[in-house]
Amino acid sequence: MIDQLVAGIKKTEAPIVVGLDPQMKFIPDEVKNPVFDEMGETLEAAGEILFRFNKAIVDAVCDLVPAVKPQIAMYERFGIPGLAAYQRTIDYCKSRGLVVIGDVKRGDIGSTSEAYADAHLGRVMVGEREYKLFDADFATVNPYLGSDGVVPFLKVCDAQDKGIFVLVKTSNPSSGEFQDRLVLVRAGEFDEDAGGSIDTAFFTGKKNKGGLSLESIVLAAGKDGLRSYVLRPMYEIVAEEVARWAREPRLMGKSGYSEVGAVVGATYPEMGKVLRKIMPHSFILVPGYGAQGGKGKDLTHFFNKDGLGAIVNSSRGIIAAYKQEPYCDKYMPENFADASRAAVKAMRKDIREAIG
Ligand SMILES: O=C(O)c1cc(=O)[nH]c(=O)n1[C@@H]1O[C@H](COP(=O)(O)O)[C@@H](O)[C@H]1O
Repeated sequence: MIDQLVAGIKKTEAPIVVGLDPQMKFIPDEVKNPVFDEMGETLEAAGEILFRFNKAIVDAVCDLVPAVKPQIAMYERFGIPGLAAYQRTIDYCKSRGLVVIGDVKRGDIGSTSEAYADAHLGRVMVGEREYKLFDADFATVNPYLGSDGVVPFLKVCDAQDKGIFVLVKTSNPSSGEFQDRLVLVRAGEFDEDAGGSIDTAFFTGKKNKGGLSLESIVLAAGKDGLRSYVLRPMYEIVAEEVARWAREPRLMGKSGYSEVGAVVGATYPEMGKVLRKIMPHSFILVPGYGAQGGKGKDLTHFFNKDGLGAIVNSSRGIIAAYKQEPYCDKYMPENFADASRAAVKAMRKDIREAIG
């Protein structure tokens, strides 16, 4: 699937994914009222409204971009009719030739992750009958539970020709609370061919009030001495694990990119620069452009020299463009999809100017 994404980016010359995160407050009355008249103020109407809004945007931008990213939470909040709209959105986007990244951020113990992977990328059997439900091309995966929460997704990616984007450094303001925590690890240059160099030091000493005692750290460093250990942020350790999963030959595309990608926020460009190097074969999904403050100039280091390697998401900045500057003066609410098209074109120009 990664090769299909790369081909789409080359064809459109737009490393852009349009985030389909519909919220009722973004949806014009021109879309909502006819559905309410027909179906009443019901959850089913809400699902229908989300789908009609998405469809109009998809029809307006599908020749400009290679991919879309529906965020499941925006649908799930309307219960089963909302999830039906999520499924319809995926199916419709695929019918328009778009690659679909299901933003589901799943990850759990092994057996549960297996079920999530089946639901969002795989298939389920009911007796002899096979169903593909939320049949996205990629899913976002939360690695916090460790590798046994990710491996079931890798297996499904291999079997079904799908891909994942693993959260490495997220775009939100408090992402550093856990992700930037420093961890003592064995020092040494990261050597991709040798399978990485991370070897977390285990602390065996007692903790004092303020944290670990110096003696316990020295004990952990063992005979190598403290100098052979360095402090590294947690997100780099996750990135090195992503690089290891990505190197699996069965998951490597013909393009040289792996089915195993990473999520790194546009709001942390310096970290993006380091992470680009740690994960040479992973595509980076870069959210945080637009509504969260990320700009074209922040994106340069997320791309490889070949101009590939990253795909930038914007959700509110595109789907709600008609409500924002500079589009709100030019577009009436009923022309929201035209405003989204204009916003995609402006984003493409901004990114292309930044990455040359
Ligand atoms: O995995 C994601 O897509 C994601 C990761 C991250 O670090 N930050 C982030 O904003 N996202 C998602 O990207 C979208 C960003 O939306 P906008 O801020 O409206 O462009 C939302 O669907 C978020 O859930």
